[in-house]
Amino acid sequence: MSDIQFIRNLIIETPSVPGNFAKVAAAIGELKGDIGDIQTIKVGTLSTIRDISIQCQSEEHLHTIVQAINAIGNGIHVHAVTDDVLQAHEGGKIQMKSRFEIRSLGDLRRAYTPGVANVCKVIQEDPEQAKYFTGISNTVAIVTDGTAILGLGNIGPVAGMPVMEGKSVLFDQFAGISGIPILLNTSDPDEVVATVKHIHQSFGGILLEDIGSPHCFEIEERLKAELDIPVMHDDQHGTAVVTLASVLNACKQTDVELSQSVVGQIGLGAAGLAISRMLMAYGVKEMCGVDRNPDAIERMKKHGGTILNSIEELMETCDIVIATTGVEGLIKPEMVREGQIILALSNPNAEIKPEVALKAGAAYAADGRQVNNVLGFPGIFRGALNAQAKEITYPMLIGAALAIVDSTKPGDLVPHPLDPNVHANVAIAVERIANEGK
Ligand SMILES: NC(=O)c1ccc[n+]([C@@H]2O[C@H](COP(=O)([O-])OP(=O)(O)OC[C@H]3O[C@@H](n4cnc5c(N)ncnc54)[C@H](O)[C@@H]3O)[C@@H](O)[C@H]2O)c1
Ligand SMILES: O=C(O)C[C@H](O)C(=O)O
Ligand SMILES: [Mg+2]
Repeated sequence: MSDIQFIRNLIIETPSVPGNFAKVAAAIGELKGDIGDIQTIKVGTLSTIRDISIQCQSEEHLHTIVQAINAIGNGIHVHAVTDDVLQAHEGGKIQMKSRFEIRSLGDLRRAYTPGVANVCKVIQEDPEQAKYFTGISNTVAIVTDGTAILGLGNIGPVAGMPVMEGKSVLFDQFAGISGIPILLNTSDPDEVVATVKHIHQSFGGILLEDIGSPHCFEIEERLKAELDIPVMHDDQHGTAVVTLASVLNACKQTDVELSQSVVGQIGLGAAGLAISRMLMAYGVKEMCGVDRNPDAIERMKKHGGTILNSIEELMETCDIVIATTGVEGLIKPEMVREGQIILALSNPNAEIKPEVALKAGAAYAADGRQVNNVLGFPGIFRGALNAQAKEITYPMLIGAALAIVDSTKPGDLVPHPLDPNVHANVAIAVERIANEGK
């Protein structure tokens, strides 16, 4: 049995009589299958065929749902189970496309040789011109060594490629940036730094993604110091930005004063330490943490956080709890304190499901699907590239978080990632702060 929630599509035939689809939906709902998109493939005189996407918890769960639908009878029948997500990945999600169409010999001479030689000479004489006559300044490398792919762990860079392609899709659609995945078969900081330094001239910025701790800290620090283009480890700072925004919004809605609250962070790896640091920088006075790794604990202490003895103690002590351990179900419902704000951010499965946390008494609860760094990194890089910033600074990150807060509709915890305003607002804020800092 897989413990990862997964999506499957059911191709279902029902007699073309009103009410039959309702029976199918009820059967799925009773078994707690989560219906997504519904597409009608064929409406015939006798029968209708629909393609229904459902999210299930396991193979067994899916099998039970299929059996329940087939048991309705009356000609209702599941024809096939398909994996729409896998199909969507056939051939990969991204490709390099030309922005210039070659329709004539003249076009060929403009785009390529002999015309291109003059552009090369222009750049040779003044390297700054590369910003205008190449795509470099709009291209970001998405660099991973595959050691902390989502919460799946060290599955290697190639297995992590679907995530990197996903980040590239988001860069393109939310910020108009070309994101190029770079898969590294080394995690050694010296080798990673040297490799990225050798290739960095192809890019306007470097997004480090799903690089595990502790090596992610040294890699990011060194690259930031040695390169004069923006470098950001998404799992640290992208996550911290979105978490700060979510915490501010949750506090607003529950009348909790952040500066007076005790905040607890479970898991002090890449995401958890950066979240703790950002909340302390924002004014949280009591920032507590737990981790099973003694080195992670030392790092938290070094940055001014308080270490608690156990998850139980943290859950008892803290008004606001954030978790980034990668461990599904780590927070048990009985640990939840009445009125707590709980952000369990591990993907693909949270430390506690929001509905379980709410039922156990939490005032506010969300998971990593909602509170996700997709709300941050596209706009952060758009703003940094627009400003031709040489680095991404803390004030730029805090500005991004406040822009997310300002873009949130009343009653929501964070904006919807498909709301184009949020990415534009983050970009504007980051660009403005970058320009002010020059
Ligand atoms: N929602 C988002 O936008 C977002 C962004 C980044 C990371 N994440 C999620 O956060 C999780 C961690 O990512 P990361 O990059 O920080 O990984 P990481 O490996 O750097 O950090 C995980 C930390 O959790 C600790 N930990 C693991 N099990 C624990 C336990 N039982 N008790 C206490 N501590 C424990 C580890 O010792 C480690 O320090 C992943 O599941 C990832 O999907 C979510
Ligand atoms: O990729 C995501 O969905 C968020 C984040 O970067 C993660 O590693 O979980
Ligand atoms: Mg990540």
